Amino acid sequence: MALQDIYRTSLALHTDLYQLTMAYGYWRNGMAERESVFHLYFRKHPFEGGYTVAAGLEHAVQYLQQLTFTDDDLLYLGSLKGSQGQPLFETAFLDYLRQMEFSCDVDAIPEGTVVFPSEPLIRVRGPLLQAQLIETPLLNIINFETLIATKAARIKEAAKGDQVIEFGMRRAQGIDGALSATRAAYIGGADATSNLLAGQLYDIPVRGTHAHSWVQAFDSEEEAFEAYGQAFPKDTVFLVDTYDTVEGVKKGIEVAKKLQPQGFVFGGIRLDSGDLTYLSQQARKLLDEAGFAQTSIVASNDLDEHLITHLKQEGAKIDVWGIGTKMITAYDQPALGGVYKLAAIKAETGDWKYKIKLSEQLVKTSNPGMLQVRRFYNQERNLADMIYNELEPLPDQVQVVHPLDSTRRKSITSDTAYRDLLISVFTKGKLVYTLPDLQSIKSNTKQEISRLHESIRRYVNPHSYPAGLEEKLHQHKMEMILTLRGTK
Ligand SMILES: Nc1ncnc2c1ncn2[C@@H]1O[C@H](COP(=O)(O)OP(=O)(O)OP(=O)(O)O)[C@@H](O)[C@H]1O
Ligand SMILES: O=P(O)(O)OC[C@H]1O[C@H](OP(=O)(O)OP(=O)(O)O)[C@H](O)[C@@H]1O
Ligand SMILES: O=C(O)c1cccnc1
Repeated sequence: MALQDIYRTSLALHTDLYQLTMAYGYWRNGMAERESVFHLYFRKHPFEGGYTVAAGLEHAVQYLQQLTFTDDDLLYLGSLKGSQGQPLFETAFLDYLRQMEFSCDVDAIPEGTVVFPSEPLIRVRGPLLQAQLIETPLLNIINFETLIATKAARIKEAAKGDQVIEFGMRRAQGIDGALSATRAAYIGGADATSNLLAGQLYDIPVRGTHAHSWVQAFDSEEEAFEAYGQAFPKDTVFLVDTYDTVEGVKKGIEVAKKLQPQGFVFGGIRLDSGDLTYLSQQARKLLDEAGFAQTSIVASNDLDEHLITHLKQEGAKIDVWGIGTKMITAYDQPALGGVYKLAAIKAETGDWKYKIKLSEQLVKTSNPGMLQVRRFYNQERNLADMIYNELEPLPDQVQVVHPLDSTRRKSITSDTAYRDLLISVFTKGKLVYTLPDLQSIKSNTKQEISRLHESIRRYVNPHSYPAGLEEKLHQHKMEMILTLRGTK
């Protein structure tokens, strides 16, 4: 299901005003059709982590496929006025937008791939006006979904094989903050969600327990459990902490024993407050003693990868993790700072002119060219990633230069296996990529993360994976920086 089907309207105006004012400017200057190359990338892993999981491409594709200005969109743009009351856009420009058909080449790294700073997740090549216009929505989609997929991957990693259920909708940032995030969380590692719309639209398994209000609605906890158990006799989970957790577990056990002759299956209990280590140990003991060794213990309450790790180290007996706020909002880092930068433009002569955006900080200076990412690997591991310029020939023996410290280099022998990560998604505006189904994206993530060394996956001071610039690209970038600073 496409985003437009959910919102039931065109998303062409889902962008910043300045994209349209620049578009108008390019059109007036005869630059609208100038061929250009832009890259979407981030500069730093979120959560102080050592890797990032790419996500959001499917929604980006859907947005691009339907990029047309409707009559209503154009009417609105035509109604916009400048400070002197003059129309912002002239009619001939609006007519240009009316007939505009998306005609860029788009290359992208598939969802579920692990990615590193400065690597283009999306590369757009095509008419300047179009390639510029799509900056904001692409960033809006990719930044958010990549962030949440990465958070979910970290949480799943901490859970060490236990089930993780995403419970975040109520604390998410608005409707799409729940829907897109649920899909991204599933890509990253969540096993199921409580979000029914996401279940319906994306075929994500849905799961849940019950709320405290269910227990409060009855005169006693026993009555509440019995009524729920009768309504759902298979795999029922009782929330046991409404009044007193240990007493709640005991009552759950009594009700389960009472309903057992009717074929009741005691699926689990959920703990949602208090000391989760102590209470899960107590609950496990009581359940085991009562013959419910198979009954799971679900825990929720503001959990994230760090708390899960602590609870496991403390010896908590938790089998299933219900994670809401901290996953769905990427609580400790609510935005990924991905950017979209112009890297090359064709001169009137037909030659490419490379472009960079300078910054005081090297990490913020963009990379020139039409970039591709080459991943070198052996049977077990990914070895290094190299960003290179596809418009220039590569030497036989390549060197990867650390993006921030050019004295750190890695030579790659010419027999090393590799694959290029950016693949063709649109050619001249035509979709040429078959969007993978969500299950294969999810298993891709798992496989990708398993190929990273543990030191890169840890939460505290992770090792940095060798990802850098191909030596000639690095040299070219340095020359451009020196020229632009007037020191060459
Ligand atoms: N053993 C533990 N070690 C570390 N953190 C824990 C442990 N047990 C629970 N926590 C976490 O501590 C935080 C506070 O939990 P606690 O239940 O004390 O407060 P609360 O959420 O205000 O409780 P309530 O829901 O009853 O108001 C939660 O994020 C919870 O996940
Ligand atoms: O803690 P999170 O990771 O954000 O997970 C979602 C939370 O939402 C629910 O609490 P809430 O108090 O809203 O309702 P409840 O009565 O179902 O507990 C649930 O019990 C979790 O604690
Ligand atoms: O099903 C649950 O237990 C649930 C759903 C949403 C939020 N918290 C818990």
